[in-house]
Amino acid sequence: MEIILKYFSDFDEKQLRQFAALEELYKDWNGKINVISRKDIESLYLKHVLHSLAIAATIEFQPGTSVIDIGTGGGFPGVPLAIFFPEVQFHLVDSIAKKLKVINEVSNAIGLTNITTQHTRAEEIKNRQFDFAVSRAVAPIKDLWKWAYPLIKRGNKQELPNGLICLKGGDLVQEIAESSVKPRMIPIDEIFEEDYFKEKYLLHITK
Ligand SMILES: C[S@@+](CC[C@H](N)C(=O)[O-])C[C@H]1O[C@@H](n2cnc3c(N)ncnc32)[C@H](O)[C@@H]1O
Repeated sequence: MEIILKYFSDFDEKQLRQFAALEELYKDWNGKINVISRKDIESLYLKHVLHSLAIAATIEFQPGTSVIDIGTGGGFPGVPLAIFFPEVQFHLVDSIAKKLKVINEVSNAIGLTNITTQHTRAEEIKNRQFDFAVSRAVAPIKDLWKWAYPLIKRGNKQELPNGLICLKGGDLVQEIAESSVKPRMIPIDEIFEEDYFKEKYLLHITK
């Protein structure tokens, strides 16, 4: 938890309680339904919570903004972002229903009211749009963009125009070349100094 406070300090009591409660809740639920690798659960705050908050360090979602998290798994980046931005509405979707159970249990336990979940493949969602899509470790950029594009409204409510923000690692040159988009790429190790973030990037693709 200290690792979060190293970079972000502007939390109220409720948010601090919510972040602090994540460790025990995820350890407990991960024992029943595996959503985080056993070895990573010990570094929950670094590898999952802080990594998710790279998005919060890059964009300040305005109150009333709507965000879909595509392939949220156990709730990353959606759950940490929902704690960080209590006035933003998050819709977390995954194609595996049992993972959403973990999210529903965790968010009920900490009193998160700005999260909804849906068991679906992203490409099957029709007639719904959001200001932003976020995603971590789900699919190649070309697929993610194909799924996210119809789900994003055109617009510009915040400093960054509406679009897809995804967290990705490794050599992305090939992946970008195979897609039709030119993302803005931010190295996360320029935001957070921990070695874990080397070769990890935040990509923003504008609609
Ligand atoms: C490697 S996990 C990452 C989970 C989470 N985003 C994280 O970073 O911890 C990828 C997740 O994407 C989900 N997924 C893959 N393709 C999907 C699709 N087309 N629509 C919705 N979810 C999808 C999988 O079920 C899985 O939970």
